[in-house]
Amino acid sequence: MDSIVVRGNGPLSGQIPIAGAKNACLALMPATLLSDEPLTLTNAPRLSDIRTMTELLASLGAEVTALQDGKVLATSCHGEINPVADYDIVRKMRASNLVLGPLLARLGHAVVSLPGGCAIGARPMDIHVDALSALGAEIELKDGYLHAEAKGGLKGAVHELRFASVGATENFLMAASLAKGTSVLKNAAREPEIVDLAKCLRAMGAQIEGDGTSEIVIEGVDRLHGATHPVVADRIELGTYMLAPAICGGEVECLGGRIDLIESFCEKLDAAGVSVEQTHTGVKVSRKNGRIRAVDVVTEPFPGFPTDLQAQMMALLCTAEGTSVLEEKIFENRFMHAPELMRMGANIEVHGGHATVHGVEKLKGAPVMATDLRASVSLILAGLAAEGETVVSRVYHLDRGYERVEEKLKGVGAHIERVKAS
Ligand SMILES: CC(=O)N[C@H]1[C@@H](OP(=O)(O)OP(=O)(O)OC[C@H]2O[C@@H](n3ccc(=O)[nH]c3=O)[C@H](O)[C@@H]2O)O[C@H](CO)[C@@H](O)[C@@H]1O
Ligand SMILES: C=C(OP(=O)(O)O)C(=O)O
Repeated sequence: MDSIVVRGNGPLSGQIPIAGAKNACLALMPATLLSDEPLTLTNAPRLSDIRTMTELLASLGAEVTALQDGKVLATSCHGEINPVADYDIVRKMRASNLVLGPLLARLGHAVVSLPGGCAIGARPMDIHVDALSALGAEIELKDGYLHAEAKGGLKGAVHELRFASVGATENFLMAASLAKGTSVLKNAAREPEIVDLAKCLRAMGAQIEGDGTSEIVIEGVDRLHGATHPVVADRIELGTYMLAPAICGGEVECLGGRIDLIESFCEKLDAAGVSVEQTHTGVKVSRKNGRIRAVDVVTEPFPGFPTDLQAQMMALLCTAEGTSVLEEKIFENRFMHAPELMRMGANIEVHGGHATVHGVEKLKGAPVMATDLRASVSLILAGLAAEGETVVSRVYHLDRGYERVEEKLKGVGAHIERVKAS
């Protein structure tokens, strides 16, 4: 397994290009199952999760061809469709569950393996099941698989999610786009990735209004056609790289970044003593004079502070002046980076869903282990702030969500190398 070696850094300077959003692209790719015409996605990120979704869609009978070095995905699904999403692929990635809604809508039935729990929490599927059942599907769990059937096709319905789940909103949107009649989804998730999916579905001929708000109205249509859609910028990759100059000092511009995608995060950076500016080409970040100040953070659904930036924010706050409290409200087990950061000299106490971070003057490099995607990158950021060398092992998690991380950070002057497994 590869590892990443980081050495404590001085100020950074330069530009980092921000890729298309992993979490948008993983929802857009299954939309190809909704039409027999080609769907082309531009600005796609080059990540192992995208390759896993490609593998899953191929197993269902769709074709996904990576063009222009993987930045463009030409997808199509005009032949016979296999309704079974097998455990061997689904278990690799939670987002595999996003084929359930499209398969049901196109075929009227689907058999999709449960993704299983993952390191950050149990992540059940009950909200997805309730949402698709509201559209008339009968769904039963047998031998670890969800067996779903909509006799006579899906029918539009009014449904309220018990929690604004991102994935359940995406499955409902795709399924309701081909259902008969009107659907209204209340307490819908409002994340930018939902808005991006709705934009793409509209380009394919779907009738959707209200995406980006808590109530989405979908008028079902008989068929969807092909389209070309650019994947929205990755707000989590953006936030991650914005933290690099916040930690090391200097000034970095994240090209293609949009502040409006992460306003709550930018407010916390401002309070911590980091300047953030939207430019014509991206987002410019520099550290104001003096030490980073402690801030409290609560993770919440959009537009709140994103859970996917909590670990990286903790890395910044480890060396802040004062005590910060981070409350994780989305996933029950998302502080696994804390003990690893403590190996580097951080002073953190975790009690249930709260982590109290007492800022220390300096972190010290150490061997640490990546436990999940965002935890991995938080250890790299902490390594940039530490004295000496940090070796982050198990970085395959990182490759799920960050393309060319070493190259991008090296480009602004960071001391970082990948050591390939022999
Ligand atoms: C591929 C993708 O887009 N992943 C993102 C998506 O995950 P994902 O779509 O899985 O996240 P959800 O919004 O569904 O999950 C939020 C919370 O709801 C719970 N839940 C969810 C569904 C369900 O049926 N039952 C249930 O209890 C989950 O366990 C979790 O505690 O949104 C999360 C929250 O912003 C992000 O952290 C993930 O990076
Ligand atoms: C939790 C994440 O992804 P996934 O939902 O694919 O596990 C993430 O992107 O931080």
